[in-house]
Amino acid sequence: MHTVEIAGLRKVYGKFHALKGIDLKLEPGLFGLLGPNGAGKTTLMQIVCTLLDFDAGQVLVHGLDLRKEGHLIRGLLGYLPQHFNLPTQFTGKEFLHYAASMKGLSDRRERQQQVERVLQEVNLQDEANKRVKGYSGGMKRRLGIAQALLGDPKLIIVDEPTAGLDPAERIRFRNLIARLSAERTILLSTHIVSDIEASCDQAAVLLRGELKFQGSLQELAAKAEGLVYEAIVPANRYEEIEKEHTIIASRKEHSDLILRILAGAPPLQGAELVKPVVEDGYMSILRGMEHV
Ligand SMILES: Nc1ncnc2c1ncn2[C@@H]1O[C@H](COP(=O)(O)OP(=O)(O)OP(=O)(O)O)[C@@H](O)[C@H]1O
Repeated sequence: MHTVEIAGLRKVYGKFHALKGIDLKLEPGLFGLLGPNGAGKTTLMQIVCTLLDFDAGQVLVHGLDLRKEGHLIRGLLGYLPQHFNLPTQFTGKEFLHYAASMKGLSDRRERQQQVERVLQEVNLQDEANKRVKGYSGGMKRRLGIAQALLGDPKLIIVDEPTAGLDPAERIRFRNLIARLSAERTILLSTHIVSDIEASCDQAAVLLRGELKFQGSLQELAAKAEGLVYEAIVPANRYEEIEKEHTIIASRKEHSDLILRILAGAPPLQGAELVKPVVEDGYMSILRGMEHV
């Protein structure tokens, strides 16, 4: 059975169609939901978390119908929203006890065990008795994940969790998510391909309320097969080339630039076709140039 099955999901805000008929199936492991700002990722996640109503379609979580059995579904999932405000005067442990009570863990001993377990899972034991206001961005995110893990949910939903983290914290957070996804389904939204690249089993690309892709990362990369060129050009030509072509990446080499360009035909003299990576596939979809 799929952890989540979404069929024909539509959401309208006033006259604005935020989700235009989404079909999506999630299996255990890490599922990366990619999409630029405004694509509809948060809307989709809030619906699956039972926090937002929808206009048409069906959502099943562990076989339960979200419309009829939302109250049961709530007990099966953990959610880390994009903007997660922590009470900064609390210590990490106090906050988790509070969050556990809110989740209905009324038995003191059980609550204690759960809090200790999730602190260990996110590796915050040594900081547990410090006030949250002294935590780094990465520690706050890990505490956010810890509260999502309370009750041992088999589905965890995390919305843009690496925004604002420094590179070291970002890597640490990615490793944590990869480890946790070994035993559960994690749905993670991001607009940064590298957030999911190392450990993602399946991915989808959402663009302006439409699902443009669902499959493995290899399949995502293949969307740009035959469309990615590399060219070596003098650094001062960048702006002129950028006006005419989609530059995906550039790196400097002495006084030259090595440009990675998305194009249907050789964009410059001497440009060589190269094997696409996941980022290329994602970019080709955003630009509407992908293989169908
Ligand atoms: N309550 C609302 N009322 C009206 N429009 C909304 C509302 N919430 C979201 N939208 C619009 O719906 C679209 C999708 O928003 P959503 O937050 O789901 O996208 P997103 O992919 O999560 O983007 P971001 O990464 O910027 O959060 C956006 O154009 C947004 O402006």
